[in-house]
Amino acid sequence: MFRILTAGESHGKGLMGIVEGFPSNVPVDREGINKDLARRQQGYGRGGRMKIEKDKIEFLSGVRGGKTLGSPISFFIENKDYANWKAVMDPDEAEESLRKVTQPRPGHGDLTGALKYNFSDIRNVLERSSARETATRVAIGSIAGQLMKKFKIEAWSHVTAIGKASLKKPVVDMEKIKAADDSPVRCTDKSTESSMIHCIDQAKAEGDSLGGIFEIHITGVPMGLGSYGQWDRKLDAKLSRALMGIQAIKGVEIGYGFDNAQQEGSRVHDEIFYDSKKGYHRNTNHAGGIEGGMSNGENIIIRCAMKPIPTLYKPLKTVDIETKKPVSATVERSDTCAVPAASVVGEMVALTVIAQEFLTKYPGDSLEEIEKRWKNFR
Ligand SMILES: Cc1cc2nc3c(=O)[nH]c(=O)nc-3n(C[C@H](O)[C@H](O)[C@H](O)COP(=O)(O)O)c2cc1C
Ligand SMILES: C=C(O[C@@H]1CC(C(=O)O)=C[C@@H](OP(=O)(O)O)[C@H]1O)C(=O)O
Repeated sequence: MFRILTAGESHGKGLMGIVEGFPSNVPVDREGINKDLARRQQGYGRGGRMKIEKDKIEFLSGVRGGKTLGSPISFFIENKDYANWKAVMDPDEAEESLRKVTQPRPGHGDLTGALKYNFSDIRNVLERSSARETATRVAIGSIAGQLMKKFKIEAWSHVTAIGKASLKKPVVDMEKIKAADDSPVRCTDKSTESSMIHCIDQAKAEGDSLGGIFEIHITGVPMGLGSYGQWDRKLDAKLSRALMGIQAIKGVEIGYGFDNAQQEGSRVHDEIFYDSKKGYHRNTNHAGGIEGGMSNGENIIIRCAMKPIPTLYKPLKTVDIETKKPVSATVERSDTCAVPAASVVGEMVALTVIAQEFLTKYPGDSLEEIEKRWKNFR
């Protein structure tokens, strides 16, 4: 099992991540990680910041000659925008009075964060509550994903709804889902894709913002990750906690969770079959690959709901924390919709949890030791 920590402010020098307890001798493909970082930066509806940043990972420790050492992996991702924010963000020299933020945005962490940590400048809150941090979690998930790929486990995602534009039918064809990378909104269906783009354009023109839903499919997960034995060892509980930890994610559904709740049991539960080639298997997957807090060998399917972006160019009413007078909320440069980006983050966060659980079931200090355990079990 490995632990992860992230650090960094949105307009500070950069972001950092630490992965502790990761096994040794795992080949690390730096360009593969950079590719995932670039995937997170794409998506129709993002604001100007993504034109400035070109996220790239720089390892500081724990990797040598392209392989992990088993020691803590630490890495840095530069914020190119720091060059424009140095006067405001320099750890030693920043002048707090410069561009002080006092008008909290409804929906962001601004007001509660400023009161909780006793700040007169909301910048001290928004810099860390910003989803810029998700770049580090993508890098970590990409490292975890490279290990999981050795055991044929992969995660893919696609966007099923943006605002009111949504797919009418569930998509289970993995080839279609994999191709979502080629869509500007990560949608598998061309007609829904154009409705989504239209909704984003409309919201942008009106100074408004949008949320939506994305779906993650994890393939190749062996039976038995997680446990029914204790509430906090359940795989669905661990996945939903981690996914809820992504900024603006307000709902996590395993399988067809909410839809299942409105059906009879006979239509919901996935019947069990056996044959010598496939072993135990199901012909349906309404449960989304998890029963009793354990992976059951089917694909894991998770859906996440993202709320609309809080920063609005047509700002909502708020109260200035200095004057206590009614004002319009601060408008920092902002995305109109970031559901496609969040869907890549979701993939990587889910892969991180799956890798942690995989290493709980097949532990080992080195890749070779894990492979031996895995083969013995098989
Ligand atoms: C990829 C991504 C990009 C985001 N971009 C913005 C943005 O440009 N402006 C904004 O106000 N919120 C943005 N958010 C959402 C805020 O970070 C989030 O709503 C805020 O931190 C409050 O936390 P909460 O929504 O989890 O309660 C983004 C979220 C994600 C996942
Ligand atoms: C920087 C990223 O997303 C940011 C997330 C974010 C927020 O409030 O969460 C606000 C915006 O920041 P800025 O005002 O600097 O443009 C987004 O661009 C990123 O995803 O890398």
